[in-house]
Amino acid sequence: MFSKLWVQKVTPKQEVLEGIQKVTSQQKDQKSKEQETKVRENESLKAEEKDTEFKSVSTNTQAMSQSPPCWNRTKEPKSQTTNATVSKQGVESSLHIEPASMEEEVGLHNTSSSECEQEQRVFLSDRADAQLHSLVLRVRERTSLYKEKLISEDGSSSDETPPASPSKKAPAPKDDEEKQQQEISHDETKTEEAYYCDMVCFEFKRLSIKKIIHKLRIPESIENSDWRYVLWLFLVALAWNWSCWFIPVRWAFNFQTPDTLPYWLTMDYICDFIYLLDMLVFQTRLQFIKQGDIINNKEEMKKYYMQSLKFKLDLASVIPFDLFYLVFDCNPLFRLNRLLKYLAFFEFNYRLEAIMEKAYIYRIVRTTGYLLYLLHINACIYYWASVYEGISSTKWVYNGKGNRYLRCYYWAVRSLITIGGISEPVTLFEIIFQGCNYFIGVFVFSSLLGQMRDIIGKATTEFSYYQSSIDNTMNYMNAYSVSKCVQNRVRKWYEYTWESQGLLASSELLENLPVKMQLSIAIDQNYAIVSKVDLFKECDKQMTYDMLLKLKSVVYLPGDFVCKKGDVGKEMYIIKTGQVQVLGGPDDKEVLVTLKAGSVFGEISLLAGVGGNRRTANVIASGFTNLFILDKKTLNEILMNYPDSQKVLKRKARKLFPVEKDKSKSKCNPANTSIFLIRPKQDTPKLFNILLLAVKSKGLTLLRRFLKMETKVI
Ligand SMILES: Nc1nc2c(ncn2[C@@H]2O[C@@H]3COP(=O)(O)O[C@H]3[C@H]2O)c(=O)[nH]1
Repeated sequence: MFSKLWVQKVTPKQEVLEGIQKVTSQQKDQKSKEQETKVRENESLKAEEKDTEFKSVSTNTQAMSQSPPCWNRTKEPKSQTTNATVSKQGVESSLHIEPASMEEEVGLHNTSSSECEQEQRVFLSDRADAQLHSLVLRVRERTSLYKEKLISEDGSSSDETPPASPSKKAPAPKDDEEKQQQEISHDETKTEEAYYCDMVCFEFKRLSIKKIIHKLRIPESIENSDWRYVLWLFLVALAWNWSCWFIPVRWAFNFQTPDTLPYWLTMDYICDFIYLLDMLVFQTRLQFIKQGDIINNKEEMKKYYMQSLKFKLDLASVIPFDLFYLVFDCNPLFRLNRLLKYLAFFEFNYRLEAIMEKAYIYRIVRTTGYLLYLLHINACIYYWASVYEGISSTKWVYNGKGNRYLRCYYWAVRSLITIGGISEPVTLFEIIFQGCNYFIGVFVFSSLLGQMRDIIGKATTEFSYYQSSIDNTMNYMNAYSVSKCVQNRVRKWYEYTWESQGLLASSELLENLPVKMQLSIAIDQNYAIVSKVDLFKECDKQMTYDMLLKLKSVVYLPGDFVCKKGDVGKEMYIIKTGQVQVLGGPDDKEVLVTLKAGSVFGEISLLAGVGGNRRTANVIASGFTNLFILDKKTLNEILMNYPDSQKVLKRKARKLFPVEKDKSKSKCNPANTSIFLIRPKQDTPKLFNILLLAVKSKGLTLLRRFLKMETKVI
């Protein structure tokens, strides 16, 4: 819109400028125009009239103000044609007629007496100047007025250069998105060109479908699990449910009266519109998987949908059989084909449950919905049967009292759930009807109820497992008379683990997953903690990933010993939550350091080889502490594949070990202390040396004989 108006803005400016130059030259040449004063006045008046038709003039005011005032009779060049034809005509006419009259004035000049001539010349020149000035002022006023209007309409205005057409200006698109945007902007221009109104500064915009889609930010290809798609499916499912619930009720109870028909039809056609949108916009953009690849190509997605059963059902569901309303009665059953879009409803359920945290709640709601719907349909059929037999004709049929729908629904509840208390069927029709009802009640209804029980049962499986685990453990401890103190600790462990994790054996659940998936989960859950550990910072990233897969999560209670000084180190630990205290000093009770989440400990006995793989300090959990455990065997297996990382870890473990701190204090037996990085080599026992010599000289036979002798002695 703006670009178009801008072109208009330029056109009159150029014309006026050209005109100004030409008329200026004419003014210089004028010698005998004094007699035309009256004619000029008349023409000026005409010009003013024409000027009122001057609708979309926008001009460069600066240029105008700098140019000498003059008239223009130059015709507008064809190349400057714009869409605003009428406004341009206005410009042309105003600019043509006035100069034409001017020329007439000039051309009809006759000589007279020199004095009179000079006076008239001066007079004419002044008058022409005054008129030109007034015209320039008016044009300037209008320009500023239109500028303001443009700014208020578009929110922005450019006074610099008129924008080129988007197709020329825009660079070649690099990807689909750019291409789409370019197409849309091109379409916008086209649309705006088409609907540009003759009235200056007024424009009727009609949004194209592409523009609407662009504004709604519907992507070119939609992922099935995208929440926006699930939201859309919700709308489609609502539309489907509308047909599901209301077609039978409108048909059986004849709720669709001429008075209410417009409301029913409005809702019906809103639902139809949703169906159509789903087919045209959403389903054709749905990604799919072909030979393991996710296909998001526009054409292929469309083709895939068109070839699917879904498309055929969707197409059948939108056939407008309700056009028969025009021929027959307004029977809602003509819209029964709308139910063929049932796949959308089931897809919605599936997608929603996939993204819901507590899907079982929705499952219960859905199953309850099925039960209610079954009752609803039964109520409708019962009413229809009653009308068929004649209301109140027998004891079994509806007696016509109270609210029709509610009474029939209540009857359906009693009949299907086999509560009993309903009148016995009399006629054959009634017996068949009631027989079917019992059958449905027993099989369908009871299976739905069973399904509900399963859903609730599954939802509480973990809690049941937790409860049975704790009960069994307590029973065991009671049976073996485990002390109350220990029992309490065990119970506390169960409770804390359940509260903090909501699961007892989370690692077991993941075992069935492929390694890749396990790794993804492990990275997501634990990489943030492990990556912060200084010890692993220079290590191979792949090694860290391997390690993540092998970590086991264990909960320690307050005061629990995680490591005991002198024990053989079999595991190293990373603190996930909580904190531990490293104890040392003469009586091993002094807190050397408190380690918090993200710290690692227990690595010295594993990596530095200090103290014969023995723990160099006591470590206790100072509160409830969740630790990742990595055992020595697994660590060695991992490190075998990463020799560089192994060197790094060993170097770091030695550095971390506080050699200096303890060195001064103890100069005793290296096995009992924690100060030596590399344990001093002990002398080979004498007996062993003799044996070795014997083996070397006489071979294995001698050794065997010696061993036999030893055994006999023993
Ligand atoms: N000996 C000692 N161990 C410490 C200290 N700070 C943290 N620790 C950790 O405590 C752990 C005890 O078991 P390890 O010897 O295997 O590894 C030890 C270290 O990881 C300290 O100051 N002295």
